[in-house]
Amino acid sequence: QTGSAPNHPSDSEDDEYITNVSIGTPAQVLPLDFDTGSSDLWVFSSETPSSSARGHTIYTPSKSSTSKKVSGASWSITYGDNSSSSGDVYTDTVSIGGFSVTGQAVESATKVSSQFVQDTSNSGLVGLALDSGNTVKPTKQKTWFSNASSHLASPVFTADLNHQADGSYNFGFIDTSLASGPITYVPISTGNGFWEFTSSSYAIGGGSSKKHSTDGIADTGTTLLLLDDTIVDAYYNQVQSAQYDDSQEGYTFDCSEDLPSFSFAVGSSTITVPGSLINFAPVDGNTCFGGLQSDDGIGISIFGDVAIKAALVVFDLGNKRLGWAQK
Ligand SMILES: CC(C)C[C@H](NC(=O)C[C@H](O)[C@H](CC1CCCCC1)NC(=O)CC[C@H](O)[C@H](Cc1ccccc1)NC(=O)OC(C)(C)C)C(=O)O
Repeated sequence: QTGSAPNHPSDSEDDEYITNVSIGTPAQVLPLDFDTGSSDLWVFSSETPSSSARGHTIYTPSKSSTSKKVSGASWSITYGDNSSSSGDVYTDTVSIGGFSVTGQAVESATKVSSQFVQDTSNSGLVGLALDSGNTVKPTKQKTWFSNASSHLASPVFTADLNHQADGSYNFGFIDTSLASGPITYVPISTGNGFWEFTSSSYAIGGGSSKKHSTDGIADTGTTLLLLDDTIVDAYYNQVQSAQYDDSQEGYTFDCSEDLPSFSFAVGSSTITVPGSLINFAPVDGNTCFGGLQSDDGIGISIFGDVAIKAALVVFDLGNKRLGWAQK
């Protein structure tokens, strides 16, 4: 069995990618943000204060004949951008791209931070990182993909995200026609609960490859490509109008400047992010904000949507490896 669901950018900046998910019986369809950087499936619900839920689609467990409350269970999560949410837990049938998982933990939000209230493009998240990152207490719950994997044709899913266009999340199969180049696989380290891998070098534009070991995660829930300062400074050194803008907390440049591409090693191959994807968004007038920014020494680098948009990414749980193919 397999599943295939379309995704689309949440806004004109590709800030997030949204996929419709069916929960309960009869199906309640919610637009959710698939996040390979976290491990909780949580939704706005009938238990979310109505002032917070305004503009969001909600899940109402009492309207689903297959919902069951997980007694005594709770969850609470804080993300890298300091947004947060918390609540209690149900199980219900969750279908994505035509594939159904019964008894999936659906975490119902009784509290959401202001970022979530304001971001009406999503009604919650589908965490697709490793099960160890799940925040439910006293008993951790499994991700949708973890529950699905033993029933899928193959324990893999792929992310195909595109700039201002539809893409797909495919489960149980790899559609190699989505890529222009071969898939190169690298092993993941599972200790932190992420799809974490090491990239051994990078190159800027047509320049020579520079040795630099990057320990990073493939994260569909992070908008930008966040790397070590040395790499980021070297990149914007090649952008004549670039400057670090304290108010924007990142590098900005003249929107009309042609940006060099950025390549990173995946095993013995490289993935090249075109300069056009690094020209992320206008901030004011003719100044634009870069899609490559510093990982602020958070101790790990993040290959977010700006990098994933350049590739077909294979999340292979069976073999504990990540695959990257140029698009
Ligand atoms: C709890 C842990 C187990 C896992 C947890 N994981 C993460 O924090 C990474 C994870 O991918 C989270 C998932 C996101 C949380 C906020 C909502 C959207 C999903 N990523 C994050 O926390 C990173 C935040 C994203 O990059 C935001 C997303 C966004 C976009 C538009 C509007 C609002 C929010 N983009 C964003 O800020 O884009 C700009 C810079 C262009 C404005 C952690 O590491 O702490």
